[in-house]
Amino acid sequence: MTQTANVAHRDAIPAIAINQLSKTYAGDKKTGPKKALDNVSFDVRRGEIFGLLGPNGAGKSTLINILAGMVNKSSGSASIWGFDISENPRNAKASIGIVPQEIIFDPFFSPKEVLEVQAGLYGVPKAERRTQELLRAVRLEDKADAFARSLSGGMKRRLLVAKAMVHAPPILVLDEPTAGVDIDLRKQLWDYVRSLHAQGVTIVLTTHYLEEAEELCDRIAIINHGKVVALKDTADLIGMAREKNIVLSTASEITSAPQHDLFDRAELIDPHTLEISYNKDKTNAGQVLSVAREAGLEIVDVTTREADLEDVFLNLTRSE
Ligand SMILES: Nc1ncnc2c1ncn2[C@@H]1O[C@H](COP(=O)(O)OP(=O)(O)OP(=O)(O)O)[C@@H](O)[C@H]1O
Repeated sequence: MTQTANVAHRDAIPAIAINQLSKTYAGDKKTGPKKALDNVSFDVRRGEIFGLLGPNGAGKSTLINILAGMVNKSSGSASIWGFDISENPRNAKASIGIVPQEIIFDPFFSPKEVLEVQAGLYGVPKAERRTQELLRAVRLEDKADAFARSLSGGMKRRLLVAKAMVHAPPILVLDEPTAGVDIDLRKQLWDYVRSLHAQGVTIVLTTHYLEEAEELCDRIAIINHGKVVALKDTADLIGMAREKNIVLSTASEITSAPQHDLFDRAELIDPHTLEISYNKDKTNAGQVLSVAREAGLEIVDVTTREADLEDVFLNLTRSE
């Protein structure tokens, strides 16, 4: 086989392949068993930024902890960079870096020591360690020798990202990395994640910041009650929001909001401004405007609001 064919073959293998994965926690006498993942299947492609979204308790952490080798699956399979997590756990683990939700450091270790110890755990030879480079990348160079307990919350988060990258894995998973991180630090963190992505690292992130997922991710899976309820390109997923809104400005005062079967809702924002919500599967903006004109409104301006991920998310998870 030629080298090119080899590369093509390797590229065809997804970064992460999850196949009919289920997890039931035994629970205790009071709560009984809890099904946290129910037959979940999807692939994460190499080189993409993949978002995993879901409400609290949906099963996101369970999924990540199974990939990290910290929770045992009940059934199904998963492979990381082509390595099955059960059959080849060492290689699977070496292919992934996980930034956990919880910040736990030995308070008396310095950032430099944290990275050196982690590199040791992963068997990275001294000559290949990138401690200084990683500290620079997460802007902790000047804190290299400080006690970890003296770092701010944002600095600790960045140190966690550096720690996940000591063995230079091709996949980085971030479990709600920006919870409690202020806007500036969040931006710095994402800049670093973007630069890793530009270097070819596959990124998986879970987040509650929907607009962040919308901005960063190529594809998004929505998980609810242990099931994947949607998996689409970000733009397509946003298109799934059924509800659309039109805001009309009128020349004369509106006394009451007109009602019509085609409208989900019509509300007066002020005497000259009316907001109409409609289901885009049922009607379109043109029809809505015609109905408004027939009701006697003298429309002088129209604005529409594109659905954001929050709308999609609410629509998909509300009824469950
Ligand atoms: N060790 C455990 N024993 C019993 N039930 C558990 C255990 N860990 C998680 N669960 C339950 O499994 C379900 C999924 O939890 P999980 O932490 O995976 O959700 P999540 O989507 O990550 O939520 P969050 O956003 O709050 O982290 C929840 O109902 C949770 O209570």
